Amino acid sequence: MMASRNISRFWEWGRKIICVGRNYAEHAKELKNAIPTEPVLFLKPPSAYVREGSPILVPLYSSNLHHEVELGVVIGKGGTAIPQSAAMEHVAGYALCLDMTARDIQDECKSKGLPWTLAKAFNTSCPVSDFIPKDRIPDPGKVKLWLKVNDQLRQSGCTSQMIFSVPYLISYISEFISLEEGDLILTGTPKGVSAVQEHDELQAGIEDVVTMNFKQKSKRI
Ligand SMILES: O=C([O-])CC(=O)C(=O)O
Ligand SMILES: [Mg+2]
Repeated sequence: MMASRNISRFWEWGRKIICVGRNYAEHAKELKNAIPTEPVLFLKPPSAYVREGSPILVPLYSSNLHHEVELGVVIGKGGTAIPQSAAMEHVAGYALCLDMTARDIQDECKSKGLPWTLAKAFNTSCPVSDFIPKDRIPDPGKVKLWLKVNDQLRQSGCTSQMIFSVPYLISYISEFISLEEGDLILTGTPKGVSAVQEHDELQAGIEDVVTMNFKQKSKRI
């Protein structure tokens, strides 16, 4: 008999990961992108998840792998065309996430007008923290995120800087892509993205809530 599913292990459910790009003006600027007037969306498959204790792998085809620390929103109740006013009823909780990005491949895809799949969706491109129950974060618009590489602070930001809020994103996404229980929304990264090398140690946190540690492994995908 199948064990009952537990939302606190949502990464095992095989549900989709919907990512929002360029949701912080300062990050859009650092990569010389225009400030979006609508959310920029892309997807990662569930095979992108990796948990603490397992390494983040470096794709063989990339020589410029970047970290992007992001707040993840775990969907607890599915829906289509969810109004903003009801959006928070669909949230089960949160997770701290990294949107690992092969920046050189993304740049190439951008210049050719091609999709970002191999830049964003490879195995281990979505390191994820323990599940954070909804009541641990009373306001997803006031979450302080940080990321260090080898003990040096690289990213520090607050979700108050997001262009599109969590309720807006849930409403916007669900108009076109129905949300299901166990889905994860990555809400975009603040400024400070930069390259990581093999053997680097990544530490990230949500102030007063969670921290997580990952290592880059020399074994390439
Ligand atoms: O690759 C990018 O810059 C888009 C993105 O994921 C983000 O802004 O978080
Ligand atoms: Mg991102």
